[in-house]
Amino acid sequence: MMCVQFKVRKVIHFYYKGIMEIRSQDLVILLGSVTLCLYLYIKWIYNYWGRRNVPYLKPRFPFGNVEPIWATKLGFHQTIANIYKEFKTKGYKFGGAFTLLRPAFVPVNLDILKHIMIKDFQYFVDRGVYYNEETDPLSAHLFSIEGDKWRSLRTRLSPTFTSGKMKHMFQMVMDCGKGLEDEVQKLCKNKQPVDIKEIGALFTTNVIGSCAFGLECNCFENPNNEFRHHTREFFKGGIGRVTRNLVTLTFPSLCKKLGVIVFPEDTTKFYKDVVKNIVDYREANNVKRNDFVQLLLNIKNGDSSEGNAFTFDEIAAQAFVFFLAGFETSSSTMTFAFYEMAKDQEVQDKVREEIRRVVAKYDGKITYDGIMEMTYMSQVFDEALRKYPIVATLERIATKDYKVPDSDLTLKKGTKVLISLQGIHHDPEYFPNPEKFDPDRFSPENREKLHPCAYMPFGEGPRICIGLRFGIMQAKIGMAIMLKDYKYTLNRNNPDMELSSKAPLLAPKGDVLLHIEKVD
Ligand code: HEM
Repeated sequence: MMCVQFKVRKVIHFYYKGIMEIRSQDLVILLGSVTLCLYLYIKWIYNYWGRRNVPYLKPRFPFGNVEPIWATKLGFHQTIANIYKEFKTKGYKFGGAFTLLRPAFVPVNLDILKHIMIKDFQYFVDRGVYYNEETDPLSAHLFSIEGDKWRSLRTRLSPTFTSGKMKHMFQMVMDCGKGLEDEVQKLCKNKQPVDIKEIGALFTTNVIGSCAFGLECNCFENPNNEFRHHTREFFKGGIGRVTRNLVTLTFPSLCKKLGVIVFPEDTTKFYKDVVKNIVDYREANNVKRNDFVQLLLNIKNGDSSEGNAFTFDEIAAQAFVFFLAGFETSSSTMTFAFYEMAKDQEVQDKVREEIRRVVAKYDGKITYDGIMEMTYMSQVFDEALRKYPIVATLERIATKDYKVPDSDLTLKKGTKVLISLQGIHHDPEYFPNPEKFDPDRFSPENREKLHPCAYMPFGEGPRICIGLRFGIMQAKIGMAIMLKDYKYTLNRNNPDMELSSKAPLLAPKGDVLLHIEKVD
C-alpha cells in the first residue's frame, strides 16, 4: 500500500513539475513575444517620419522628443523651440518630432507656415486640443471646439471685439484702473516692492470680470477672492499639469473615450454657478448690457440669425474661456514688459515721456484716442510679446490629407502640427541678437519688412486670437496707469527672472518683484 501511495505521489510530482516547467517556459515565450511585438511596434512608430523621408530627431521611448515629466527643466515651449532651431540650423524647411508616441510635424519655412495658417486654412481648421463636452463641459470652449461648430460660434462672437466695441469698453477698463492706481500708490508710499505679476493679474481679473460679465471682482480689496483663486490654481502648473497636458496632447481620442477631466470639479462648479446667477438675474429682471454675456444670452435664446441656440453648458464654457484666455495672457505680457523696462531705464523713460506728452494733450486724462497714439509703448508691448510669446507653441491638426507646398510630402489626416513661436521669435534670421530687448524692431519701417509669419504672438489666419484688440487695450491702459508717475527698478534681492518649465503658458517662475519710486 505504502509503495502504491509513494508511486502515485511520484507521478503527481512528475506531472506537476512538468506542468510548471511548461507554464514557466510558455510564460517566458509569451512575455518575450509581447515584448518583441511592443518593441517592433514602438520602433515602427518611431520610424514614422523616416518612412516618409522627413528629417526627424531621434526619439526616446516613452517620451519621444520631449523631456521626461519628472525631470522637465526646459519646459514644452523651449523643447519645441530647440527642435525648430535644430531643423533650421540644418537648413530643413520642416521636420518631424514625437510627443510621447505621437508624430508631430514642425514647420520651419515661413512660406509653408503661411500656407498652413492662412492660405490653406481649410486643411487646418482645428487645433486638435482635447475637450469633452460630456464629462468636462467647461473644456468645450471656442479655443478647443472644432469644425462647423467653431466656425459658427466664431462668426457670432466676433462682433464683441470690433474697434467700436473696444471704444465702448474703454471706460469700463479705466474704471478698473482706479483700483490699480490706488494699489501702486499704496505700495510706493509704504516702500514695498511691487509683485508685478500678481498686481497685473488682479487688474486684468477685475477688467475681464467687469467687461465680460458685468461683475465687480474687487481683487485689490480681496486678492484671494474666488475668481482669482480659481484662475491662479488653473495656471499654477506643476508635474500633474505637465503630465495631463502631455497625455491629452498625445492621446486626445483615448482621453475622450476615458472621459478625462481637465478642469477641477470645484472650478467647473464655481464658474457654472457664476454664469447661471448672471443669466437668471438678467432674464428675471430683463436687464440687457452691452457685454459678452449678453451676446451669449442672445445666442442661447436663439435671437441670433445664424446657427442653433446654445445649451447652458455651452454658454458657461465660452464665458469661462474669456476669463482664462483674457487675464493671464495680458497680465503676463505686462509682467515681461515691466521686467525688461526695469532692466533698461532708457526704454522706460521714453515710454513715460510719451505717456505724459499724450496725456497732457488730452487735458491730463488717459483717453482711448490717447492710448492709440502711444506708439512707442506699442513697440515695447510688441517686443515683450516677441521675446516672450505667451502662447509659445501654436497647434493645428490636418483635418484632411495635405500636400505640403514645394515638397513631396503629404501630411496624413490627423497629423499634429506644432508651430514654435518661441523658436521663430528667437530666430536670428528674423530678429538679430534675439535675446536683446529692442523695441525699435517694431518701428513702422522695421515692422513693414517682417514676413507676416515671423511675428505672430496672437496666432494668424482665421483662428487668430479673438480677443487681440481687447488684450492690447487692457495691457496698455495698465501700463499707462502704472508708468505715468512711477519708476520701476530691479529689486536687488530678486534681480533675475527665470521662466517656468511647468506652467501651461509662458510665465515667470516665481514672483517678479520690482522696486518702485515716484517721479515728479
Ligand atoms: C496679450 C494678450 C493675448 C495674447 C498674447 C493671446 C494669444 C492668443 C493666441 C496665440 C491664440 C491662438 C491663435 C492661433 O492658434 O492662431 C489665442 C486664441 C484665443 N484667444 Fe487670445 N491672447 C490674448 C488675449 C486674449 C483675450 C483678452 C481674450 C478674450 C477676452 C482672448 C481669447 C482668445 C480665444 C477665445 C482664443 C481662441 C480663438 C479661436 O480659436 O477662434 N485672448 N490667443
